[in-house]
Amino acid sequence: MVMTITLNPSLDYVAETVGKATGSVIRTQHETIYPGGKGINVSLVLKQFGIPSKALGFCAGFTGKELCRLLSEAGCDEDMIELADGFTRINVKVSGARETELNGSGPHISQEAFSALIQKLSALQAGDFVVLAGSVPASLPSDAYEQLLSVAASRKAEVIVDVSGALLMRALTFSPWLVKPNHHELGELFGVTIQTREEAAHYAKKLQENGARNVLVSMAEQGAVLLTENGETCFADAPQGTLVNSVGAGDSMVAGFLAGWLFTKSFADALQLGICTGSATAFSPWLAKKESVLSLLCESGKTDFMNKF
Ligand SMILES: Nc1ncnc2c1ncn2[C@@H]1O[C@H](COP(=O)(O)OP(=O)(O)OP(=O)(O)O)[C@@H](O)[C@H]1O
Ligand SMILES: O=P(O)(O)OC[C@@]1(O)O[C@H](CO)[C@@H](O)[C@@H]1O
Repeated sequence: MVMTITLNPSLDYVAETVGKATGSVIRTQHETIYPGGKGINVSLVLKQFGIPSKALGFCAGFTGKELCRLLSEAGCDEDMIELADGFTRINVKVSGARETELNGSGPHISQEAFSALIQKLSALQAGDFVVLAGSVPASLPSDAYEQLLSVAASRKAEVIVDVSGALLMRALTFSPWLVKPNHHELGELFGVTIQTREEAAHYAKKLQENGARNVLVSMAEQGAVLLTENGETCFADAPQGTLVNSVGAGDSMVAGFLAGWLFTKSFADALQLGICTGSATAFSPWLAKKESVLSLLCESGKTDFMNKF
């Protein structure tokens, strides 16, 4: 089983604009509402590969109802805890000359609701995968991720953590199966600016020394670096294309990496599928569709495992 946990899901209101406008009315050319939140995005992309997952988290109000409706429409299994008050946040993404994001703070989550989420993790079994991704709402205890990680570890589940800063460093003590910082986040952890893949590999090694089993550093159009628990360091180029939307590229990469691993049990294949899935999202209006990932895989020439999915 794959479980994804999104503590602060969203409806993503994505609007296309032209030009840059500050301090004035911005008129949009087009707008769409998508189910959002990092763990949810991972579930949606896994679904593209035919991999079922259960999306856990919290929802509230009319926006929460719409979120669950959209997930169900996408064929995505969810088990959201419905909160009595507030509403699921609406995150505004404005594309145009430059992407701008306005992420809401989200509803208040009570201790009771958080305990109910922890309770749901008891369904995990050894070898299951849990993806923990996205920000922690202010109403939750600061060690919320650690509490979830501790339950996942006690169930012997494999954990993927996609968070940044102190949350990431603290998560390392639970020996997560995979962490996926981007190179900016990795650099910030060590007070440096990372520009090359070699520098990324150097600092990724430090995350391994602190407990991470596998470290995937995404570097946008520069590709990615993977350090595996087998001691390998792999570099992968990103496919070339026109950037349309970078929101969710990292989540898509996580989903593609996990899908590749589940299909082949090969880190090299997982990396290749992860890269192509991240880039397919970057080149699409929103999250990648399977067909666009396959077409990038074909272009990369590394198609030997394509018949496995
Ligand atoms: N401009 C781009 N061209 C090609 N591929 C890209 C581009 N931007 C992102 N990607 C793909 O997506 C992957 C993840 O991108 P990135 O490093 O920006 O992750 P991220 O910062 O976690 O993303 P985000 O937070 O925007 O979802 C990259 O490794 C690459 O495969
Ligand atoms: O506010 P957070 O939890 O850090 O990020 C939330 C979010 O920006 O992440 C996803 C893209 O990665 C979007 O679907 C969503 O709106």
